[in-house]
Amino acid sequence: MDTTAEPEAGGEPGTGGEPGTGGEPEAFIALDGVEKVFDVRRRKGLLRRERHQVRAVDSLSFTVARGEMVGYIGPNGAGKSTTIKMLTGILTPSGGRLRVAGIDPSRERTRLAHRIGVVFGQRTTLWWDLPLIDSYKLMHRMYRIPDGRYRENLGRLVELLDLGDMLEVPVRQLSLGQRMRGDIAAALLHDPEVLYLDEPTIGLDVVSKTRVREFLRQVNTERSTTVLLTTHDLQDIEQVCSRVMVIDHGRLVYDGGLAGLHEVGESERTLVVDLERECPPVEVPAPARVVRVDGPRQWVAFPASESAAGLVARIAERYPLVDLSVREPDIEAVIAKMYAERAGRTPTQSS
Ligand SMILES: Nc1ncnc2c1ncn2[C@@H]1O[C@H](COP(=O)(O)OP(=O)(O)OP(=O)(O)O)[C@@H](O)[C@H]1O
Repeated sequence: MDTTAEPEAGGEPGTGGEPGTGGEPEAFIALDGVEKVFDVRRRKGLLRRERHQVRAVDSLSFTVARGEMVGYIGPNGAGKSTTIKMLTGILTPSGGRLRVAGIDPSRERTRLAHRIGVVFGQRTTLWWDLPLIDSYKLMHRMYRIPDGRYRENLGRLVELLDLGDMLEVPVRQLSLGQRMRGDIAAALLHDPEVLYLDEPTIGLDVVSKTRVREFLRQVNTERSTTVLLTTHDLQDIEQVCSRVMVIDHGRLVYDGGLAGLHEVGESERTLVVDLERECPPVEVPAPARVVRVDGPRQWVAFPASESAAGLVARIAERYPLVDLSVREPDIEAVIAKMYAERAGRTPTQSS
């Protein structure tokens, strides 16, 4: 796979943002040639161990303006978590320059902690055996949130995330969706300026996913919170982010709008139609086409950058339509097509 490719010129990368006080840079998050190399020891035979290096992040440069909502996606092992860990100060870059709100995260991790919120979908930051409210009380003290602000923020988050009935329940008894809402509230109690979310909708049902996405949009509108969202669910990006960055093998390979990503990857969505009875393949205008027929159900692939509305109207007009749904492409498929497309355009380029 070609890892030497430059980022696609998609939408405008975030370079603006309001200059803050105290000499803050214009870009709220700024990475310049950031690298992270891990030294790994591998067992070779019974006694011998071999050292080798894993370049998890490689010459990564981007900026995010205050108030932007950016999707950060890529295949497994691409370097997303490593980037987030460097942005929070958990990991120190091996090279390059990284700043969040003008702060070097690994040098001033505690100072930065007051300005950022982090949600890991697969792990909780809440105290497992304590009622939810006790975790919030502990965070109130840990972050030294002024009493008035704590009460105001807690009241607002309880209302917006509908946490009222859960506050006295031990965290281990909460459902995944409830726990996730509890975690998101915990990350926002201290009014962070930036929120890092790592797979915040993983394992949630459709209703809970919608609720989380709506909430994120609302927080961004009300507080201009900058959001960096890592996910494998393209709908998270579609419904929350105006910009998406794709990372692969530690390098930025795309930075722009989601529609542009679909165009670059030539990805397709699938319209699944249920007809009243078995019919011959429905006639649809190219490039849409029927890719599968199973009794009265048919699958119609169409470019992800186009709306399904015209296609639906056409099928409904001519066929006995009973039900329909639209399936999104997954991120791995979009990225795989993006590479295939890139390889096709530049056949002489080698990695
Ligand atoms: N502590 C570590 N020591 C050694 N190698 C590591 C370490 N952390 C990550 N890596 C390696 O760095 C690369 C990037 O990992 P990272 O977890 O950042 O990927 P990711 O994009 O978050 O993947 P996923 O979607 O699977 O979570 C992988 O090859 C991984 O094995």
